[in-house]
Formats: sequence, structure tokens, C-alpha cells
Amino acid sequence: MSLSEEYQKKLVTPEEAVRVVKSGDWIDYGSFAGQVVALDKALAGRAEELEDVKIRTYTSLRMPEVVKVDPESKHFIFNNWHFSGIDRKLHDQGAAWFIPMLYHEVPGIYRRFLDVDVAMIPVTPMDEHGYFNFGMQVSSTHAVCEKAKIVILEVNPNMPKCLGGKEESIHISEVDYIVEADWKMLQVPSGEPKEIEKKIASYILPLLEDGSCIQLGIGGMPNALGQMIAQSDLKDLGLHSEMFTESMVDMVESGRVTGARKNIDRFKVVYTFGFGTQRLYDFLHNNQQCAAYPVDYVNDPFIIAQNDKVASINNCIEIDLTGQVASESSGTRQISGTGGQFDFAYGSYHSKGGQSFMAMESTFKKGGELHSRINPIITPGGVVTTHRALVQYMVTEYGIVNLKGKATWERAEALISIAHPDFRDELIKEAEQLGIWRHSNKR
Ligand SMILES: CC(=O)SCCNC(=O)CCNC(=O)[C@H](O)C(C)(C)COP(=O)(O)OP(=O)(O)OC[C@H]1O[C@@H](n2cnc3c(N)ncnc32)[C@H](O)[C@@H]1OP(=O)(O)O
Ligand SMILES: CCCC(=O)O
Repeated sequence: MSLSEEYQKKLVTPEEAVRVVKSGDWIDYGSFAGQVVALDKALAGRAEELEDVKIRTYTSLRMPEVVKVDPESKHFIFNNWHFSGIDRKLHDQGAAWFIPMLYHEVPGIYRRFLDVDVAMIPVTPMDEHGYFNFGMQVSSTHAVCEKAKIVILEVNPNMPKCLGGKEESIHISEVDYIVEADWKMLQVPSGEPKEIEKKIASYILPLLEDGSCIQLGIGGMPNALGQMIAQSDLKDLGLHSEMFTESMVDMVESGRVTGARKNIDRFKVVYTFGFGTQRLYDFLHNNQQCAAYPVDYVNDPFIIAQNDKVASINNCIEIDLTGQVASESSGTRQISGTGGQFDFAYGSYHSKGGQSFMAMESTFKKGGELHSRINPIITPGGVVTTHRALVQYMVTEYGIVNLKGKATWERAEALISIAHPDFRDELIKEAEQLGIWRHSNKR
């Protein structure tokens, strides 16, 4: 049978494809900008016939139809490895559940521990060799397909073809059903960086060097830093970053990024997923300079550490006076997830000349009232994303401090020095009560 005959044999409508789903099944739905759309709609159409169908995904950028038709989770249980704004609101309403993880472990978790009854994965059209590309969602997608009893692909001509290092595609022989769709790629602009984000980024920029190998996390500040790097005179930077971000297009197009000083994947921009605007999708499509790898390669701390001068830059939500970093929850409210923060903090420490930066604005407003994000203890119920022993640089708009090797009283002093001035006196009192303040500390 030729490849095109095999394609036609496996081609069905979304409604026909979702007939394979049974009550109690575990379904994987793709992830990020590559969650299935046509199959989601068709599955939602079967809500009344199904019970206890469990869905896994990452970071929804569209409201899933299965949740829209079943907001009380009577038929579908929507589970998520990393929350977006949509997911956290669903979670607040009791319509989504969180799956804790370290991102680099996820492919292994699938291979070792998880059942996948049906994998539903958006892909590019088939190439002349019978391969479908996973687009910007290499992540844990191949591991999902390996474990799946049934693989259904949702072929979309708008999906960028992201050239890869490994596990970026699947062959038609490994696929059970194919459906066709033509939804447009979601546009997720980063927005203009705020002045405060530029200020925070301005403390990090001078610590980067020619040849630094950069990871940027999600959020406004890393985006501001990426734009500043693009306008700097840094040379021969490398990119080895979990997420390919909009500002990385600026960094590459400015000529700052050559990858020439990398020890592994020399000259390549390495990432595991990405989303942004059409500019980013056009940049990644068929781009020989970029290599998408699965996350158990990109985020493996021992792979990260093989490049020199790794600089890992991530956002957080709160820090306590001993240096415990909460980046994924505010008290008991799940905001996002651990993602790759731990992986890159650990990997960058083991890189020769590596540096890890955690950044946040020193305060946030709630109900019109200003609150400090530097607190004596993490808000009760809060999740520690990065262990205090792992944290190196902490940055706010008031400065940058290095916590590595510092005793608790030194940490309290350093962190209070970058807190909002309105909260410093109160924080000192709290530190005294906690027994982490010395009479010699600077007030
Ligand atoms: C893709 C990569 O990032 S690569 C690897 C790194 N991965 C990680 O670092 C994972 C953990 N980090 C993260 O998830 C993010 O960086 C965050 C959540 C810390 C910051 O992301 P941003 O997009 O800048 O967050 P943003 O300021 O929009 O806030 C997100 C939500 O948290 C809430 N929030 C933020 N800070 C606080 C706070 N101190 N207290 C209470 N709520 C807060 C906001 O209100 C918002 O909720 P809402 O949408 O319901 O209004
Ligand atoms: C799924 C991972 C996203 C992140 O690291 O923030």
C-alpha cells in the first residue's frame, strides 16, 4: 500500500474518530497552542453517552469544548500539567485538576506509570516519507503516542513544521486514525514590557556575557530582557530554552545568537515548545537554525549543564525570608505549575559559569491594597517551586542579591534590601521574631 493509500484508509471524520472513546478512558489532548480542536468538539458532542473520561493536557490557550458542555465534570475530568489563565479559572470553579510534576520527568512518567487509551494530537500534513510533525509541541508528545493504545492525528496545514533533534514527528505506520482540520494558530502576543519589568531586566543584563547560553521563562520580565539582549552588544549567545518565546525571534534576528560557543547542539537554537504570534510561527517553520527536542532532553539538568555559562531567567510569585521560592501558587490557589523552573535552576548551577535568576516585582495589588511578595513565610498553603538551597540570584525592581551559601540571617538581610521600602521595617520585626535576624544586620 502506498503512503497516500494508507492515509486515505485511516482518514475519518472527527465524529467517527471519537467513537473509539469509552467511558473511563484516559485521553491525551495535545498541548499549548496544539490542543486538538475538531476532536475536542466531536468528543464534547458525545458527553451524554460517556462517564468518567479523563483528559490530560498542558496549558490551555482555548476554552476546551468538553469543559464548556460539562462544567460540573459529570462526564469529563480535565487534568492539566501546567495551568494557563484559562485553566486556573477552571480550577477555581472546580472544573479542572492539576498534575504536579518536574517537567523534565514527564516523558518518563508516561513511559513508566501512565495509561493512555487514546492520544489525540494536532500535527502538520504528512511529508513525502510518511511523517507528521508535532509542530511546536515536542514536549512529551512522542512518549504519549508510544503509550497510547489508539493514536488519532488532527492534521492542520496551519501548524508550523518544527525541525527537530529527535521525537518531533510520528510515522503513519504508528497512527490509527487521521482527521483533517484547518483552525488558525492562536495568536498570543507578549505585550509591551512594563517599565518595572525593564528595571528588573536591567539588573540581569550586565551579568550576561559573550557566549552565555540563555533560557527565558514565561512572563513580561523575561520578554523585556530578551528585547534588551537583542539591542545589546553581546556576541555569540546560545539559546537552550524550554519555551521558545517571542523575544527570542528578536534575539536571533539581531544577530546576537549564533550558538557558536555551545558545547552541545552547536549553532542550534534548542527548545521543547513555543507559542506566540504568527511572526514566531513563521520563524520556527522549517527553520534549520532551530531544533525541537523532547523535554526529557531539553530540561534534563545534566544536558542543560553541558553548555557553559548557562543563564536561566524565570519569574516567581513570592519568596520567604529564608529564600524558598513559590512560583506556581498563591496560598492554596494553583496559578500555573512547576514547569521547568526547578530543572533550569538545578542545571544552570552545574554549568561551568552558570547562573540562575529568579525575578518578580516586589509587590502586587489585591483589592486596591499593596502587598509585599517578600514575606516572612510563604502564604499558608503555598507550594515551594524552587528549594531555597537551589536559589541563586533573586531580583526585584530594587536590586539583585545572591543567596547561594548565605546563612538565614544573611538571606533575610539580603532579601529585605530588595523589598519595597514600605514593608522593610515590618519584615525586619518579623525576621527578629523568626530568629533569623542578627543585631549586626543592616536595617
Ligand atoms: C515557559 C517557561 O516559563 S520556562 C520555565 C519556567 N517555568 C516556570 O518558571 C514556572 C513557574 N512560573 C510561572 O508560572 C510564571 O512565571 C508566573 C506565574 C510566576 C508569572 O507569570 P506571569 O505571566 O508574569 O504572571 P501574572 O503576573 O500574569 O500573574 C499570573 C496570575 O497569578 C496571580 N498572581 C501573581 N502574583 C501573585 C501574588 N503575589 N499573589 C497572588 N496572586 C498572584 C495574578 O493575579 C494572575 O492571576 P489571574 O490571571 O487570575 O489574575
Ligand atoms: C509546561 C511548562 C511550562 C513552564 O515551565 O512554565
